[in-house]
Amino acid sequence: MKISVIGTGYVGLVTGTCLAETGNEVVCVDIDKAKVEKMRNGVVPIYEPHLDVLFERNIKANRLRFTTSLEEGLEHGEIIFLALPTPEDEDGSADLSYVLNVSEEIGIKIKNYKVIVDKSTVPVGTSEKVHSVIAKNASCDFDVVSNPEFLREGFAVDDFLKPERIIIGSSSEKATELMKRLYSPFVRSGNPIIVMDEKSAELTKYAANAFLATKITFMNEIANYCEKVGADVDMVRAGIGTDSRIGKRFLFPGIGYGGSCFPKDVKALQKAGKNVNYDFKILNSVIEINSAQKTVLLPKIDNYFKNDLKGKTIAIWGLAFKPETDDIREAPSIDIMEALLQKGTKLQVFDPEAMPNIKKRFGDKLNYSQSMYAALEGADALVICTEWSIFRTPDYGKLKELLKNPVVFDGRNLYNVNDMETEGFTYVSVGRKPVNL
Ligand SMILES: NC(=O)c1ccc[n+]([C@@H]2O[C@H](COP(=O)([O-])OP(=O)(O)OC[C@H]3O[C@@H](n4cnc5c(N)ncnc54)[C@H](O)[C@@H]3O)[C@@H](O)[C@H]2O)c1
Ligand SMILES: O=c1ccn([C@@H]2O[C@H](COP(=O)(O)OP(=O)(O)O[C@H]3O[C@H](CO)[C@@H](O)[C@H](O)[C@H]3O)[C@@H](O)[C@H]2O)c(=O)[nH]1
Repeated sequence: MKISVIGTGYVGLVTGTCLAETGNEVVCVDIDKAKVEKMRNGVVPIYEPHLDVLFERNIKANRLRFTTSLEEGLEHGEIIFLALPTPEDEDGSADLSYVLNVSEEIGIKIKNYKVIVDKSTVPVGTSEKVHSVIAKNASCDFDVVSNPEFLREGFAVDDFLKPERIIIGSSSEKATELMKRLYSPFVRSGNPIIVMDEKSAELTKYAANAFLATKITFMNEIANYCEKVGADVDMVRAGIGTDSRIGKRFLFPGIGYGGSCFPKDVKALQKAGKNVNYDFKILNSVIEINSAQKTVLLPKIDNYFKNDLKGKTIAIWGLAFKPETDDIREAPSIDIMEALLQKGTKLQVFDPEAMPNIKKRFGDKLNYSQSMYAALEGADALVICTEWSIFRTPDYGKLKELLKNPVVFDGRNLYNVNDMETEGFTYVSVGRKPVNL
């Protein structure tokens, strides 16, 4: 099939590449000229595992190309995906300007029947808005479909190629059939394509993200309570996770959820509720708790240094909002580093992929280290913000040799508490007993 994808960020580029992988001819459109130039030169502009292989293969096979011209995209695709940003607006709602502006242009420029598919995360009623914005100018027939995306950064290619479900929100039989045909190669193992009305599809996306953010937040509260009463959150997690009604996933406590989705989507659903006089009390709490959780290590660090952090050097491992991505949007590391800088500390930071993005934000306020061990040299303590695999089994001897003091504040509970105690580290994590303090 001929497909166009408007917006080539984490979602658009993965969508375009994976659809090309199943034999479709895909044109990706982006307004960012430098990005398009990069992609035309065979460079993947983001870090996403396995994407480079598929990207290269499909460009070589002439199934994947890039342009800045919306006209070219509209001419090419019978299905047009919108994978545009829907960032948080000043009042917490989803900013729909990218989606609606492009929709307006589509209305002016389409010449024959198209299925316009919204893959951006948007509030209930957006499909209707997109439809009426296009209809203002369109001189031909078209359908608008809601097709929310559930991929996770770091696993985006895998999630797209093997989705647990595909959601299609559509009231057009013709469009639904085209979408089913497009997605059939991805659900051969029997996972469902669930067809519903557009509004329910739009809400399914927010409900999924809000539920997962709530699940994490609940565990963070349990972790904080564990610290008060001397229980171990890892044990509690194992205990409840084995109940299949609860499930093992998304129960990991830590320094809060970040990323380009959970924070903005939870707020957008909260705001959407307010707009119809519905107060999402549970979401109010989730937002408040998560905001505090991001800096839950700070008082512990402050206490250890007896409220005298000025002039201390702290090593930071992990800057991305989660492992296997270079994305730093709403990363808890940012909150921690800003607070530590305010207290007059020097920061030596390391992340396998996210350093260029952090550099754009912090500039020369941080010392960027070439390796995880280089970050430790002469530091008074280590703070771990992201659970990259390479941090999981460090050389404890080297840690002790390079750090001024063997002190680790672990925001992701990477290490066994007893091992750290035996190794002689002062080790403080989340929801577990601190040792050698
Ligand atoms: N990142 C994720 O993991 C993820 C997962 C599921 C859903 N979503 C949702 O998908 C949407 C896109 O998210 P993302 O993370 O891919 O965003 P992104 O910011 O990574 O990428 C958006 C892209 O759109 C381009 N763009 C902006 N205006 C444009 C225009 N007028 N014409 C063409 N291109 C334009 C930008 O240059 C950028 O390349 C959002 O609604 C998001 O909530 C994201
Ligand atoms: O047990 C857990 C799981 C995750 N997190 C944190 O939660 C955030 C989000 O993690 P994750 O969901 O893995 O990453 P995203 O790439 O943001 O993916 C989420 O957001 C996407 C955008 O909407 C959705 O498509 C995905 O289904 C949804 O998982 C990160 O800060 C994680 O550190 C925890 O603290 N504990």
